[in-house]
Amino acid sequence: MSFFNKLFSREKKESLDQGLQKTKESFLSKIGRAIAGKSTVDAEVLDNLEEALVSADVGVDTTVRIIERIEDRVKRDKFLGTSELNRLLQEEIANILVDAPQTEYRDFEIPPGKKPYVIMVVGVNGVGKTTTIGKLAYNFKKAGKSVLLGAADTFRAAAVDQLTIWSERVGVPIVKQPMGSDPASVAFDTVQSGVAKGADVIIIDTAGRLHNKIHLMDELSKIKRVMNKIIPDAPHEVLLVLDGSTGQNALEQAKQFTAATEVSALAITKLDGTAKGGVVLAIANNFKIPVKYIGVGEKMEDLQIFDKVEFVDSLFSLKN
Ligand SMILES: Nc1nc2c(ncn2[C@@H]2O[C@H](COP(=O)(O)OP(=O)(O)OP(=O)(O)O)[C@@H](O)[C@H]2O)c(=O)[nH]1
Repeated sequence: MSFFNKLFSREKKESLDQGLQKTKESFLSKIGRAIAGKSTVDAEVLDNLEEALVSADVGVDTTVRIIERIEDRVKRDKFLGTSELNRLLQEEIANILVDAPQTEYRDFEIPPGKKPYVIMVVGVNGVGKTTTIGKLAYNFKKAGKSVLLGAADTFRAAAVDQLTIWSERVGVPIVKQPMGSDPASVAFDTVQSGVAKGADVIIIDTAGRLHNKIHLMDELSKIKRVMNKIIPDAPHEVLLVLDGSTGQNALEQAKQFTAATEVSALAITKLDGTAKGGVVLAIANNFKIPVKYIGVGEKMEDLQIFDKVEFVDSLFSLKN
């Protein structure tokens, strides 16, 4: 590993550790309370642990799977001290995440033969969609890629304005039309311009909201249809942005969106401001769609490619 790669991965770890601080403190203290005053893992400890995991937003399904695995270990090993429980829990969380899908393309690379790589971004109001697009643009640019943004969320003037601010902040061009224009027309213009410019990555903001399932499906399929006139397999990625600080609501939103439209990757934002980061485990464990990015702050540097091993490690490493 080169010096710069090492430096980068240390920075990434620090930022993840810091971003997950609230979740970690709450998660580990709940586990601590679950085993307080006990020397062995008995049925009561398991009950308390189950409660602790559910209340840390790990989700019922995921919690049940974790507890079952710990129960098996307790049966197998006969005696298990509570001091081993943290390590055991970390192992079992990591084990159930082994099957969770993970993206193939790491570190803001684009798959070969997919230039321009078209990302369509969907999500309800306020989840951090625009911020995530800005952060993505920053990271792709930093990785040496040329980026073009498309402001196809034309329903609110503020959405276009905010994306314009991000395009200026990051220093990447943007394609936009007046508010109320046809989103599909903006998407078409953006893809056309991206191809003409030889852009590596095109990121399209959509008003892909969930107020009306039919409307959402129609709008997104229209955008897709017009893009396909220029690039037959675009969009290469449909990224659903979820607000991690809403805990189980984020899980619910992911269920609804994935039922309504074809989503290929997930971004979970605002993990820094919340103790509900356990929801990442529930989402990673519940969907066939990979969690690709996590947001751990408001700045453009605060987006990370999700790595399940690093995430679980960080969750159990509390800073003094
Ligand atoms: N702390 C923190 N704040 C975030 C993160 N991502 C986004 N935000 C904040 O969340 C708020 C909403 O973000 P936007 O990007 O405007 O959300 P949006 O989904 O585009 O919302 P609309 O523009 O209303 O559609 C802003 O104040 C962002 O700074 C994150 O990872 N951490």
